Amino acid sequence: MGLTSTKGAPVLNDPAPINKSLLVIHSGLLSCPQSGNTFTNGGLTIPKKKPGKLDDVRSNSWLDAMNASSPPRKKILKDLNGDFPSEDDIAYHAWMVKYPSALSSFELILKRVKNRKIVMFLDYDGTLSPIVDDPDRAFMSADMRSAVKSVAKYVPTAIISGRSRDKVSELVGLSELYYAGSHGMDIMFPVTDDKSMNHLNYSKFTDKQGKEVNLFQPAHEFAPMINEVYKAFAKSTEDIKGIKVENHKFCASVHYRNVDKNSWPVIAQRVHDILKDYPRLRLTYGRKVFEVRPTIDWNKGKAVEFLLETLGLFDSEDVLPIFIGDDRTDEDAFKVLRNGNQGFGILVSSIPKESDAFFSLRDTSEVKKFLKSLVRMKEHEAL
Ligand SMILES: O=P(O)(O)OC[C@H]1O[C@H](O[C@H]2O[C@H](CO)[C@@H](O)[C@H](O)[C@H]2O)[C@H](O)[C@@H](O)[C@@H]1O
Repeated sequence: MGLTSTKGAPVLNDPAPINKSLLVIHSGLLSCPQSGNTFTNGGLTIPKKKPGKLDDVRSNSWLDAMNASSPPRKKILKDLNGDFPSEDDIAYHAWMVKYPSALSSFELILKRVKNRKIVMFLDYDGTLSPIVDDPDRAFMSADMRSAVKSVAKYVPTAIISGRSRDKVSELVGLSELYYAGSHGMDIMFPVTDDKSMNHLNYSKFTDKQGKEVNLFQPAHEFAPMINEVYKAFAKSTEDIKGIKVENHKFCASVHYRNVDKNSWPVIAQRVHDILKDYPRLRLTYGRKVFEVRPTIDWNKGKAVEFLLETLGLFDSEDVLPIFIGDDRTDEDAFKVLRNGNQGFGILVSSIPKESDAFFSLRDTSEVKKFLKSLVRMKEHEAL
């Protein structure tokens, strides 16, 4: 794949040679159908007006999206005397008819598993660790770590996160898992003999345990651009109290969770003004965070397909992939599983929301219970 430069910004100018076995995955790398709310190339479009006016972001619903970008972290409330369910509770239970609890549907899930090989895909923030104010302090509990470790003893297990691969593998701290960072744009997987992996998007790497692994980085050309835009965000928002900007190597995040709401329009405007010079980057929303990434057709769903393919488990009736996640970016993975009719997604949410997942879990503690139930089932099978 060639790289040319326009005003210092790398631009992809021809497609990657296609690895036939991964055709499904690679063929669309240069176009970009989007999921979620997007500000470039579809969905919400960044206005072509001159920057600098708050009207830009207001007229474009940026602020509405910022307000709606994370469910409240409150528990569902019971009526004051505890006897009657609240309206929220009633709405949640009605929603669960469409997205049944993966815990109470465990017997049904077991029936679908039968003799099939489960492959477990897990998101990190909001799934393995609760959402907290400081992204640097989003730790998973020792008990959750031990549940994930036990699952990985029985079934191939991968973490697919929006964070950088290094950061999420450090937070999880289990060497027996597969890791994909930057929303699936940085995938570590076992070394194979496949010669078609001799391409710029692939590289070999020796991990901390001295084991040789492969990396697949479909957006590798974008790393300098992401670094540049990360620095621009950090500089332009340094006067805003509570802001946090992260560089995940192939994507960058601007967190406004801890910023006074009165400053949100300013953040939106500054992010908007910087991004107008980067037409090859797009913006999506996470939970109280703007996420900026390359306009390549790659997401968590593609990462799921890629990992299944490289593990030799793609498109097989004997395989049952399960993806557990809580955020908009996880919907790409839910969709892949739903459309491929191969496995299913489990949405972690304490409030009703539309999803391509099949089942639901209320919070991280229910995720842990579900993982433990799977382990018990596997232990039982092993007897
Ligand atoms: O794909 P994920 O593993 O779910 O990562 C998505 C983003 O997660 C982190 O931000 C979110 O969690 C933080 C810690 O709980 C919270 O403070 C923040 O408001 C959330 O947006 C991470 O910091 C982001 O970079 C990830 O993109």
